[in-house]
Amino acid sequence: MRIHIATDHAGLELSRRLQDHLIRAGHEVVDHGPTSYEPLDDYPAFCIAAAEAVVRDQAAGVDALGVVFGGSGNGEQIAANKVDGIRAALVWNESTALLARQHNDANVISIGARQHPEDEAISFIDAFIAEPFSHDERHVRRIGQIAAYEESRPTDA
Ligand SMILES: O=C(CO)[C@H](O)[C@H](O)COP(=O)(O)O
Repeated sequence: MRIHIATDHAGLELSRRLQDHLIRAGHEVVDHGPTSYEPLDDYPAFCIAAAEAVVRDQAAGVDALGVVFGGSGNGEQIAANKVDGIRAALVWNESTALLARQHNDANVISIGARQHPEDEAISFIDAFIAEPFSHDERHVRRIGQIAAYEESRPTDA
């Protein structure tokens, strides 16, 4: 699978370790930054770039997911969810990782890198990537309602 990754200074160490881990597991990793440690860098542009790439890939039929993380994962989730077509879930244990895929068909996982030991954060990401969407009718219906809202919004002219 192709995995788009983005973080900020708070997640850079985890990002490096995660990228090695995912590549060793056979995934194709696309790093949307940052590439070096800058304590005053800002997560939105990195996370939005990753989220846009996930939408682009999925629209083209490419098997792709996104992983964004920072200190808490909150802002990274918010930024990713501004991109139409993104369903980014803030994950904080194995259950929320699995439910994000089973119930929400989340295409981006957000994690607080300062909230978990690295091994734990990586285990949540592994669980998220491996878990399929259930395709249960009620979940399809609810996701469809979110998409319908997105599509009903007036576009900026
Ligand atoms: O998690 C984040 C946003 O939700 C950021 O990583 C966090 O706010 C960065 O904090 P600081 O600039 O104090 O290192």
